[in-house]
Amino acid sequence: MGTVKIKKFTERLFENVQPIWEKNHNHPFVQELGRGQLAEEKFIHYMKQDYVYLIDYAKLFAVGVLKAQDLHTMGKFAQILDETLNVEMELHRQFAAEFGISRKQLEATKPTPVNLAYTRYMLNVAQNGSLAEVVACLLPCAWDYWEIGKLLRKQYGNQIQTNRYAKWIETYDSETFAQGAKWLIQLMDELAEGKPERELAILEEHFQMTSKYEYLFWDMNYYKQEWPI
Ligand SMILES: Cc1ncc(CN)c(N)n1
Repeated sequence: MGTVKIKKFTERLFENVQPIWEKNHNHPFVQELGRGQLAEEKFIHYMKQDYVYLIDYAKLFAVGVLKAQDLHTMGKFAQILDETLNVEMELHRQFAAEFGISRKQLEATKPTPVNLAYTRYMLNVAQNGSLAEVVACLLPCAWDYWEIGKLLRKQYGNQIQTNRYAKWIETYDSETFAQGAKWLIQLMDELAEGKPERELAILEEHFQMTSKYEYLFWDMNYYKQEWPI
């Protein structure tokens, strides 16, 4: 008798989210960044918006520490929180310095409507939802950036030496970033185990929603959207 392989919850999430992630991967912001051809002012817009995005995103890992049920999970959330503040945001600080933008200016960036809607969505779930819901919300941010890092290295790795955004690709294709994403994927599966379909559907809704916000975030930066009034 053959054995039946039970699909992991994250395999289902990955399969169903492909139409959205493909749009993210093919977005002109991502593709032009990969080729090193993205206009400087678009990248600066992104870097400033992303910096304040990450300040709020990092707080989700603090909520993870709060809602975790064991010391190992608490420690891993604390580690990813530290990496976000001191590795990922350091990338932004280094790029900002190259473009003559101070740390203070970065921090003072006012979030656009899309940025605010994305972070408020996640912070609302962090306040009112379970740990599984928090992980479902924050996972596309970690996982799809890792996918994009790998993809851009594969597509444009042969011209990375001359790409002014090479450090961006190297950060999201790095072992540190991969380890964080892999741990969150594994945690998502552990937290989803044994849950009824009704609850899994809510988790998937969060995952799809924040994946769509990822698309809006690329688009918002490509077109340098701000508040219209
Ligand atoms: C909007 C967004 N999404 C994801 C990541 C990767 N942490 C990011 N820096 N910014």
